[in-house]
Amino acid sequence: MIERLAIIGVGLIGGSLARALRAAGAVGEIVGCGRSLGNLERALELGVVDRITQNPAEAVREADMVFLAVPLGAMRGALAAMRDSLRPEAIVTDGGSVKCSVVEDARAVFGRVPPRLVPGHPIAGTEHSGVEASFAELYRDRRVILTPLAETDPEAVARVTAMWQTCGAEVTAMSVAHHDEVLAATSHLPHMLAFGLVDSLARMRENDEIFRYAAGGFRDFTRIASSNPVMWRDICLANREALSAMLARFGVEMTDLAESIRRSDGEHLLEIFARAKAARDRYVDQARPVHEDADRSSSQT
Ligand SMILES: NC(=O)c1ccc[n+]([C@@H]2O[C@H](COP(=O)([O-])OP(=O)(O)OC[C@H]3O[C@@H](n4cnc5c(N)ncnc54)[C@H](O)[C@@H]3O)[C@@H](O)[C@H]2O)c1
Ligand SMILES: O=C(O)C(=O)C[C@]1(C(=O)O)C=C[C@@H](O)C=C1
Repeated sequence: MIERLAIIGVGLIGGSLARALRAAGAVGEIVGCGRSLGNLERALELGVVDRITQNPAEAVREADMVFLAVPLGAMRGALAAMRDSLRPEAIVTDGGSVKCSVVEDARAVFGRVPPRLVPGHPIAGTEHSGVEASFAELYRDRRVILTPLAETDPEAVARVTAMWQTCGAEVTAMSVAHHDEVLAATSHLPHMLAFGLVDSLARMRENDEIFRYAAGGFRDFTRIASSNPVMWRDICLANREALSAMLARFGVEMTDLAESIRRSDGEHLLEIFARAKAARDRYVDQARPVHEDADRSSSQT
């Protein structure tokens, strides 16, 4: 049970955590904090939070759990603003999509990574932002990755694990570097492909009308290009090294594909497509039903 939860950034991720914990009866008071007063007022109206403030220091003053869910570029400022108001026993955790930058931010602000700071990342989301987009089921049957350091207090890790399990998530742990490499491949690269594809097609003047003829394939592939540009700029900057390596590797694969098409190498194309289909079919088979439901509903919005 969390007595007082402070959520810094009451958007999709912060708002969904608040809703899920509330639905489970696992939290007392929830204090919402953020930059946009309009969004905070909406969070209050929706009953997602009990109290609002735009001042992180005030938000965390009495909190036993603090959840940071602002874009990665705002993490350091938020940590600095709350530093001197945190109760010694308060646990701080976050939902940022890249972990090395959050750890660096904590070191810069506190001089070390505080033992009661547990870096985390729910592998769940949608292309929508703001508290209006949040929902209590977002984390159900999804994974949450925690990336504790050697100095992280195991009791704090256990409490953050229990918090996410209460929301229906499966919690796993891995190193910061491994997390950032894996997510560069499975989340950040696909977003780059979707943003890059939509932008380049939109800028081809001769193709002005092509979106009119785009159907299911285009829609499925590009849903995530509707995601928040600020959040994705920050993810790219925070995971610059791992994502650059992944993009370079993918560029080689694309060149190979383009070359096979140019030289009419049907055999090689078939080999690539069959391998990809088998891998994707395996992935879909392993995905849980709730995962598929969430994909279906967000692709219909
Ligand atoms: N959207 C996803 O699919 C997803 C999934 C997992 C993790 N994340 C991570 O979670 C975090 C939040 O993402 P989101 O999708 O909830 O974004 P969001 O835009 O829905 O919410 C972010 C909130 O932070 C507030 N904010 C922005 N800058 C701020 C600042 N300087 N100080 C205080 N508040 C500020 C905004 O007003 C907004 O309410 C990001 O770090 C993101 O990388 C996102
Ligand atoms: O489903 C989506 O819309 C998402 O983009 C969610 C998604 C992803 O799967 O890549 C995006 C960023 C995260 O940090 C975690 C999850």
